[in-house]
Amino acid sequence: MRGIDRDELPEVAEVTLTAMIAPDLPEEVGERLHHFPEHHGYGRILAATDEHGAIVGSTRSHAFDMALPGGVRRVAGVTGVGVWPTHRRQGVLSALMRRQLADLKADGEHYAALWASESGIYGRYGFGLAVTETEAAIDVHHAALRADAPRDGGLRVLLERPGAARAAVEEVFARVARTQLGRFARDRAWWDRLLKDDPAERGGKGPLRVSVVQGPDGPVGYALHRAERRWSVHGSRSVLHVQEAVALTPAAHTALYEHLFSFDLITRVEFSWLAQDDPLEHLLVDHQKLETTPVDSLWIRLVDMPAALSERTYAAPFEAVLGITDRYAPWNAGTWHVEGGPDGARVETTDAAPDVSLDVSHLGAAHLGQRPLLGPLRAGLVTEHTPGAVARLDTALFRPDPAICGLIF
Ligand SMILES: CC(=O)SCCNC(=O)CCNC(=O)[C@H](O)C(C)(C)COP(=O)(O)OP(=O)(O)OC[C@H]1O[C@@H](n2cnc3c(N)ncnc32)[C@H](O)[C@@H]1OP(=O)(O)O
Repeated sequence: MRGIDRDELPEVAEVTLTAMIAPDLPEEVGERLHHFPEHHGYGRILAATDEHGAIVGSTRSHAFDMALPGGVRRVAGVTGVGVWPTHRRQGVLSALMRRQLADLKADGEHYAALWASESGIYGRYGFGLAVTETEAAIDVHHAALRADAPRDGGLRVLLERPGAARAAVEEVFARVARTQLGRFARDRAWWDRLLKDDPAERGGKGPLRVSVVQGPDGPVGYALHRAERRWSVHGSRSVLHVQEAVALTPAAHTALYEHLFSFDLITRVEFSWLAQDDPLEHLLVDHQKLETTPVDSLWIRLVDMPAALSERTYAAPFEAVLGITDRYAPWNAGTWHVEGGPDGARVETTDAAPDVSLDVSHLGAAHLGQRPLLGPLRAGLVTEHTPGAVARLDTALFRPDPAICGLIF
């Protein structure tokens, strides 16, 4: 396991692109290959080599500022995980994960997060599925919003190209990135990447457009979308694919959605990522017509469990002794006394008998307050020694606002 230098990136990409069944060779990806490392450095990329020195596996991480319960925190966004097909199931990924977690701990990082290609991989490494988002679609003929939806005549919607809308989009997003759990702040490199609209990456859809909701004092919402032209003998069946819809006020939500449902020739609007509490469902006259599918989003890993628990805030005061197992970050394993409340928690090792025994992955899953420990308790994966202890923990961990990341990294 070792770091890489700039010249080795194509060799790493040969492994990761092949692993992810990508349609391109590294040399065909061009400048995109180096985009994030050039902005953020090559230091967070790890490679595994075989006995001949060939790179056979890799992992890397972004350094994010992510909104978590308790505030915006540094989070390692793990990505680019892949192992060369002939070297699989020989422990390469396990070795990479062990090393990556140790590096993150040494660098003082408390959390890691990722989007998983398969849900069977990361639990063993101490990650837990923490966020579920919603994929949604609606036939525009059933997309009328309620008569009492808040409408503000002072708002207008502009339809623009990404370049023209960029300042407004960045301004609006910066507001939600600080407050909406699971969002991470996007720097220049992220916006360059997201708004680039490379024709090679449109996947058969049209160019990226941005709808911006303007209020008297500036932008209050936006949506990033692409139209996909589809014709049949019965006329247009074209689809508007909404990659992201963000609004800062109820009236901005109404204006944005009514606009997205108003394009002639578009018969269906599909949303890639909505938070589970997105206002759309409430605004529709006939919400049953909104086809929704829950989709796995962020997996969270408490890299430094005591630090992560102590800087989280809780919905209610609680006290518990937790018996933690952690195969890949052994510094977290042991018995911990946790006493917390709305201002944070004190976390100390103890010799007391645990109230609850659990793997660190379950704490990661519960950390954003969306997936209670009651689920793994009922499945027999978490053990409760003191009756009611898990319910008290769940009450303390609860968050009323479901998280959304909204962007696969
Ligand atoms: C955040 C991201 O980047 S997500 C992208 C992840 N990458 C991919 O999906 C690309 C395709 N897959 C791969 O490249 C590889 O199969 C990897 C990276 C998933 C696994 O690499 P390997 O080196 O084979 O894993 P390794 O040998 O260390 O396996 C460790 C354990 O995980 C298990 N495992 C590995 N891959 C999978 C899988 N896809 N599904 C379920 N279990 C798996 C192994 O059986 C083994 O189990 P054990 O600990 O009980 O013995």
